[in-house]
Amino acid sequence: MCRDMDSSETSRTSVVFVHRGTFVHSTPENALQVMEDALVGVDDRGKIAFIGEGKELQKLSQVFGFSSSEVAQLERHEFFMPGLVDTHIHASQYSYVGTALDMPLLQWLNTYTFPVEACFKDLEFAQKVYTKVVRRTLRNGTTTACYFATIHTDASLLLGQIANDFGQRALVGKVCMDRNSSVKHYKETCQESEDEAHRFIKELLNKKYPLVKPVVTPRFALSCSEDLLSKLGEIAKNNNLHIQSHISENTEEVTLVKELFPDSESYTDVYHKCNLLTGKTVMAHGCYLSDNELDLFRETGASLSHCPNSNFSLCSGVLNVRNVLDHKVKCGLGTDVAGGYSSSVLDAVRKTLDASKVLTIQDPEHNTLSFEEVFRLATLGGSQALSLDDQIGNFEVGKDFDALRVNVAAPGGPIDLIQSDGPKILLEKFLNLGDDRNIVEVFVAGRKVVPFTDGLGEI
Ligand SMILES: O=c1[nH]c(=O)c2nc[nH]c2[nH]1
Ligand SMILES: [Zn+2]
Repeated sequence: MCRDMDSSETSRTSVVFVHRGTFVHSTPENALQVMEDALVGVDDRGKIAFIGEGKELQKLSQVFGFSSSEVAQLERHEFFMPGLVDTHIHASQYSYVGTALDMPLLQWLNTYTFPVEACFKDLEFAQKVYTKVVRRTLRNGTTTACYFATIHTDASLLLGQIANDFGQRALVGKVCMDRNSSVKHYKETCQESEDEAHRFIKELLNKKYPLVKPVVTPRFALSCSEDLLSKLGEIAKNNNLHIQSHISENTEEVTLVKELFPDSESYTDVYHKCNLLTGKTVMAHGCYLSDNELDLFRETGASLSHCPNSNFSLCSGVLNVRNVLDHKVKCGLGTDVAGGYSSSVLDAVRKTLDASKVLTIQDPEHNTLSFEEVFRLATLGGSQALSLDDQIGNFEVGKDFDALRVNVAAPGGPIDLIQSDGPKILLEKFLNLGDDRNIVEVFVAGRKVVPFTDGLGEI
């Protein structure tokens, strides 16, 4: 069952490496597909050139022009899986990750977040924090990250440069906000925000980074005037850009949005009226969205980023992901650093399963998510949420090779294997127990980005 490119494609590209062993991934139809003794070839553009079976080695080596001695064989407890997609992470908040989780959202923003984000005017500080967050997330297996930066254009551009330098696929957002009554110096006027959003987009696109794109980023409805929201909707539309923001995270926020936008039917309608809900929109949280609002998400093609660590840590709420999926709304996972205290998507996988089980405890009729379904959310689901599923998310011929080489039995790692387990059990163990010690190599668009080669050493 060899799948490969048609002959016109193959004549233009050459295969630069081939891996043989177990590959696991998701498809829209199958939450978990295991391919044992698979052969996967990657071409010089970093794209998957073919996927075949070990027994097809001879034929594939002739068609694609490689010798069998060039095939890298995975070890017994190793497998390849698609790279993890973090659909919502605040790069700037990495400076205080793991702390300051003792208040609800709005107080948390005023007390901790805004004062820290204001420091990113200082490019040296920005360089330090952004280098650490890109390295750490790559080390954790995040091949694609959708970042919030801060309101500072130059520091946000620096984040784009750092992601490019380390080879991470990234959507980078310069935060836009013209309302902030608590930390008065951490906001822009509507005009400044619009002008700087334009400058950010233009300068980032001019860099022509192959894997880094700008994302239009109104912080959330409470931080933006209607005027600014509309301007940002227009900018996104005119430039066909991604959009990210927050929605319906906490009850106090939802009440205030109702008061501030009395002419809107719902929180979702606030964004919809300003053309901010499109097929390239990802909204974080959505814990309190009504079924009608979820319908509007589906109709517009907008997606949700589920951030369970943050939802638990700030006592915000519990998103019913099953209901989101039943409404056919695209959904991925987000760490939401630093409302979430972990920068690892593996943690988001575990907290997603916990959140689903909490809902089952409350209502035994609730259809609990399986680990296979959550694996799909962390990979293919994330790529769909970011509208990148034509390029990444699973192992399909023609997609970029974004992948993790996982060794479940890595020496010094956190997993003890007692009996000989099949690939499905190995994946389950990795998702529940594994960490970066099990992630032996990370590839983005065919380039090996972990282990690092920047001379700064491992982390
Ligand atoms: O979890 C969150 N983190 C933030 O920084 C933020 N801003 C608005 N709403 C938010 N929610
Ligand atoms: Zn957030």
